[in-house]
Amino acid sequence: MQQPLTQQRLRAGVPASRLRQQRLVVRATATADPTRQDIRREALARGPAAGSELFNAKFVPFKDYRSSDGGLLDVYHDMKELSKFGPDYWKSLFDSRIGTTTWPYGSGVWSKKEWVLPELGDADIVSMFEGNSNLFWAERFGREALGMSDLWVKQCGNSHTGSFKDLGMTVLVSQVNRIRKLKPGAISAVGCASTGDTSAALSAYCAAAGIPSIVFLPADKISLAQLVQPIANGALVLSIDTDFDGCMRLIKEVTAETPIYLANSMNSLRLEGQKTAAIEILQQFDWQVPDWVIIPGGNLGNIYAFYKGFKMCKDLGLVDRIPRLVCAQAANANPLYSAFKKGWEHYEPISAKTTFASAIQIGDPVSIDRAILALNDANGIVEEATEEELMDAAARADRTGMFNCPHTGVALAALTKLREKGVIAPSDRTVVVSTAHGLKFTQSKVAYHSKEIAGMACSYANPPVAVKNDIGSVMDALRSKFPAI
Ligand SMILES: Cc1ncc(COP(=O)(O)O)c(C=O)c1O
Ligand SMILES: N[C@@H](CCOP(=O)(O)O)C(=O)O
Repeated sequence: MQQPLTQQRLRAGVPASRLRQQRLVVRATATADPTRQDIRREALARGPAAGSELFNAKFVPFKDYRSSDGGLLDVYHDMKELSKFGPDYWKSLFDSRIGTTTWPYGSGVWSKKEWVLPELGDADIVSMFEGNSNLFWAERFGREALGMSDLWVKQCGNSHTGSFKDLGMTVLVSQVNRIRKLKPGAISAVGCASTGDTSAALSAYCAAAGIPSIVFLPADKISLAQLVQPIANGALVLSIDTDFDGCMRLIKEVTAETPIYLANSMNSLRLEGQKTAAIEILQQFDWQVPDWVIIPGGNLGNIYAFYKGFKMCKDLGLVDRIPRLVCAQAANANPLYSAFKKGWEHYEPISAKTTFASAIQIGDPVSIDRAILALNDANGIVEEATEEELMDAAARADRTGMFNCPHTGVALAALTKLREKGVIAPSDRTVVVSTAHGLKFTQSKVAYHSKEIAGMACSYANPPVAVKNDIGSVMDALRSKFPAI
């Protein structure tokens, strides 16, 4: 059914009872003295929860979307308190924590603790020192494939469970850890619906903290590497005969009725962690703002998280603008792209078709409203990629040393199209967000390089050459590739 955006049904959020559990409010008990400009000394003098009393964060209804049974929520930070410390203070504080092993600041997420979940005690944090992922200059791919001089890839998949989900899960599971200590019995387990990466992150962080986890997976729609992750980490794995959107509907129902806590990104705690990747990009560029950031989108929490991170840096004066955002969708799962093409006049959930970018095979994204807000405010655009475009883009970039997952392929294909259309200029500083490690998606790479995909030319396939066990055959094979040998 088509729904005008303005009259859109408010999406069911976390139930009111759960909201009370989640309430994060810690009132500022003292006013920081901005002249001292030393939050660490002040925090230390106040006790073990470093910095916690100085700042606070709380859940608020997401923008104007309210409903009596709880619409999407957002975490609101007390920007007035945070702004008492100037931009230089925050930059040097964050910079000083890079590479440390001091708990919990060795984490790229918790190195920004004051902007994430300030009042959480350090002892409650469940962290694998996630984040601080490499941002590398894709010099050869940019130059040869796109005629670009300033192309970068943020490797969010170089992480504990192989995707950016770790950034959000450390925050959510830490908060659950805290609630379970404060109110034993309030949360008996943590659950999610997943296309593979959220479930891997949830099960790992829960296992680290000794918290039971439950994952709802669409049967036969995730990669083997992803499936084995929650199994290995001891989660209760339900392989359900539906798609991701079906799993999402079921987990929402279950978590509304039971003391099982919802870990999907409609829970804003996740986005507080994920937004640190945006702050990290600015930090890695020495607080210079890139022109474009391209992010593959599925359930659409991450595009909003990036926007939030950039916006917070701008609002607190660390940078003077935010980059233009591109959300890249698979053409087989493109509800946001369709709404964008209609000038945001209508949004219609779809039944997503099978895509190699299986982690974004989502037809009814829970954060659709958040994504639209982010894109509007960031002068953003949405682009889509066909199966052939995304697989070719991933494979072509792999030829320059990367090892991309298909979702990163979607972002690279979107970039290619935007370059061809002249939207992104050759010298624009552009960051492609790589969301998962390619090693989680080897099945699709094997199919591509074996040229086994019906209707796809697999133009960059590089199949292995079978050679007999004799030197003549070996030399023939070498010379057919390198005639000069
Ligand atoms: C590898 C990968 N890339 C991109 C996404 C899209 O992120 P989001 O759902 O926040 O839009 C997901 C999950 O949905 C994912 O697992
Ligand atoms: N790709 C995701 C889909 C669920 O997204 P979430 O961010 O809302 O948890 C996954 O890996 O499960």
